[in-house]
Amino acid sequence: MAATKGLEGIIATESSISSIIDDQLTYAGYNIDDLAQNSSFEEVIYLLWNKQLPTKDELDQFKGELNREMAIPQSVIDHLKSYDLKSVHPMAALRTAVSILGLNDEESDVMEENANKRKAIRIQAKMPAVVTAFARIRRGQEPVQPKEGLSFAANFLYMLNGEEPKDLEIEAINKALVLHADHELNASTFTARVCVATLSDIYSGMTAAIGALKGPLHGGANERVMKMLTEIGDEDHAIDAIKEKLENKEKIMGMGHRVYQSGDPRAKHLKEMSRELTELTGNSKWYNMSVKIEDYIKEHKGLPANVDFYSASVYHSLGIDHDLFTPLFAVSRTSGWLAHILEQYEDNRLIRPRADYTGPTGQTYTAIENR
Ligand SMILES: CC(=O)SCCNC(=O)CCNC(=O)[C@H](O)C(C)(C)COP(=O)(O)OP(=O)(O)OC[C@H]1O[C@@H](n2cnc3c(N)ncnc32)[C@H](O)[C@@H]1OP(=O)(O)O
Ligand SMILES: O=C([O-])CC(=O)C(=O)O
Repeated sequence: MAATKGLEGIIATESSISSIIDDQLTYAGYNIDDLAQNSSFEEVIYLLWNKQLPTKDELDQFKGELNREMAIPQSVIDHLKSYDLKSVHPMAALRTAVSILGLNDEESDVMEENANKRKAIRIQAKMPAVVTAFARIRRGQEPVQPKEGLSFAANFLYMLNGEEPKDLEIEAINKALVLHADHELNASTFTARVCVATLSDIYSGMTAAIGALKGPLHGGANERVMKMLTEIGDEDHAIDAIKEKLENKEKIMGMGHRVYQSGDPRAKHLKEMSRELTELTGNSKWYNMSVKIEDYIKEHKGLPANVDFYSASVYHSLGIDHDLFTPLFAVSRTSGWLAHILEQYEDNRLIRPRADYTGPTGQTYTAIENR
């Protein structure tokens, strides 16, 4: 049997969480454009986990449940303080911290459906506190406790900066969280499903997914986009720098996608946000440079910008450290990972494909002293 490299085009599961059809992304049937325009991230988490939008009462109750579970145990904070965070990537710290959360959860290995739903709320709620605790400890500051009454997006910024964010900042983070929440069978989600399909626990699925998202061909691309923009430095050098990269067969981060042909429907929202925020901070050059690169790659390589491309200048404009871009992606994508993990448990079968063996055959064993 012939292998399909990278499993391109292979249908590996059924799912009713999100779909990409004709370059349109929907969460449980709702178009991403409507959700980005109108919904809170909490509403989207509820949608992904329940396949229906909440009523006002259901949403209030759900927000309350998330709010109550946001603080992280002291053991995670002590752990983060115990090593030199300057030399640690926050995605590596997040991967380990989520594993420690599992050690603190007495239901960690309880595989019953309601226990799994309770763990999903605990994990989702605690992700911002882990990422922001890391960021603050690295800056020599104490972690800030979540504030009751603030939205998920506002709490992320509040715990990061220690002060209540402005409405525009909350709006931007909320929209980014909505846009990154789920994306069918992307690499990290598939990783999570493969892991829990062995009937391993949710925390194992989460740490596996975080590891997959960290890579530069996936979620790690957003940090690399900003690195590229910073290295290029100004608009006038953008095209020459991109030409040189292409000549050297380097990939342009934030460009291209396995599934989308005409374009990633999330990118236009982030592009508009990038335009607004860079203008507001007096640093339009990041937006202008990004547009030049996008246009050039589209014209010369036929590749569209993906979700990671404009999120870079959005997060930069919000003052977020560049290596926190992917952890912020993980905070959002946790909602999708958990939805897929719960869906996998509902109708599980071990995921075990085959490999097309290309190595030698019929070898004769030689004793070690004769080799
Ligand atoms: C949230 C997300 O995960 S979105 C994706 C984030 N990742 C990135 O932005 C990294 C840059 N992009 C890429 O590496 C790719 O486009 C991927 C990984 C997203 C998709 O990859 P695949 O579908 O496997 O395409 P593949 O890597 O095989 O590329 C196909 C061709 O397009 C080229 N290509 C694809 N993306 C790029 C790019 N960003 N820059 C330059 N060339 C590219 C490849 O070099 C290859 O050319 P070739 O056939 O001449 O060798
Ligand atoms: O679907 C993919 O391959 C990658 C992606 O855009 C995402 O995970 O959001």
